[in-house]
Amino acid sequence: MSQSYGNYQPEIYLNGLADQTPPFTTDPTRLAEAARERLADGPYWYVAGAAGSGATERANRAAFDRRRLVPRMLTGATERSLATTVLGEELAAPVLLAPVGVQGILHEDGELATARAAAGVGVPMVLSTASSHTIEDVAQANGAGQRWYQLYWPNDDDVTVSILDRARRAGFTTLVVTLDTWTLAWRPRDLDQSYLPFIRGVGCAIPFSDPAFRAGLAKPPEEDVLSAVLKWVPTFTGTDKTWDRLPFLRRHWEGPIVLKGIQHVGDARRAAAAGMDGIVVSNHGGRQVDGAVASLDALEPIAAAVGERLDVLFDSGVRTGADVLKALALGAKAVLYGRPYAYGLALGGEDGVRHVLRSLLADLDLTLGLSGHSSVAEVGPGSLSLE
Ligand SMILES: Cc1cc2nc3c(=O)[nH]c(=O)nc-3n(C[C@H](O)[C@H](O)[C@H](O)COP(=O)(O)O)c2cc1C
Ligand SMILES: O=C(O)C(=O)c1ccccc1
Repeated sequence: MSQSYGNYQPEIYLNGLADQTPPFTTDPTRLAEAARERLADGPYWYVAGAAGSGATERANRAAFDRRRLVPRMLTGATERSLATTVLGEELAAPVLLAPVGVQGILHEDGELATARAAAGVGVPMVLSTASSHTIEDVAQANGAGQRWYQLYWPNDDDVTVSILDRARRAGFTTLVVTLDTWTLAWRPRDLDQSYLPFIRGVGCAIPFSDPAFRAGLAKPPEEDVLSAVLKWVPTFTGTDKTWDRLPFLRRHWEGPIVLKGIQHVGDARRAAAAGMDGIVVSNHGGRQVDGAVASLDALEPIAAAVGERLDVLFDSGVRTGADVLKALALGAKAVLYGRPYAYGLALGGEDGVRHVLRSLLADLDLTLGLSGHSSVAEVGPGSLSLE
């Protein structure tokens, strides 16, 4: 699809988005502020918070700030395309919506709103296993849109197989297996408020609607939520997993498989050796290991080591079009967009997600062109070099 997202620009001026309710902003760095005014402390800090002191969350941003694009002139980049191919799938832009769990705490429509907005804009969504809505309902809301499924890999193989089968039947193409969150990290904001959304069953729609999971319960979740949650939560993130278990996923998933949460070159090589199709270089937005390397700093050596063998995706700290270009320049094929769209969801449901996503794509399109590039394929190490 060739579409100039920069065309959204006059619309932004004409509509005076600042006057609209809810209070949208086109400045991604101010979205958190706007959402802060809307949300109760629990949900707000669940999204905005990080692990420990927040050192890695800050490092993610600092790593973007240290790098600078070097624009080129008179290249004829007035006609542009953001289109790209990732894991054999055509994408309208090198952007996907990152898996974000428990969206029901941000807006009553939760993942359904996100699914509609993503399909409308033409960007794939990655649905979290910790969704507030079922796989089937999200697929329906997403319609003809592109959707990937993020697996928190349960300890129970029957449940895993059942969930994978549901995702396949519901039209999810790529499987994203998150490795960095086999338990939640030390997150002071949540701990201080005793805030853990799924403790009341929020974010458990997928297991609660799953026949294999329900078969193992003494009473259905509708009758005894707490027991169901206490059975699910300690095991759904895959506390029993090691590298030798990956062939199991290959046997039960026909499409591409991507490992999310890779930060070490050795692990990236291991993913390639295990026959994985892709990785997401990510530190989970600084929500897991406080003091972990900035995700953008990990990207360059990882992409250099394995970029020829598998598709390297990236997340953690992407906020602007320039950030997307920097990640592409350092070897990413596409990025996952996280917290900003969650704030958009909190501020305006489907409209909020659409606004945030279209703003990012418009910014990306304009910044790509003004940097002298007509397509994302042209973005590379040279985009950051003075010579
Ligand atoms: C509120 C919230 C919930 C998240 N839930 C999940 C999840 O269920 N599964 C997952 O793989 N990643 C999850 N993530 C991590 C994101 O997919 C992504 O790695 C991260 O948000 C990137 O950092 P950024 O938001 O600072 O750009 C979550 C992130 C946030 C902020
Ligand atoms: O909060 C998170 O970062 C996350 O990944 C998660 C984990 C379990 C349930 C919901 C979200």
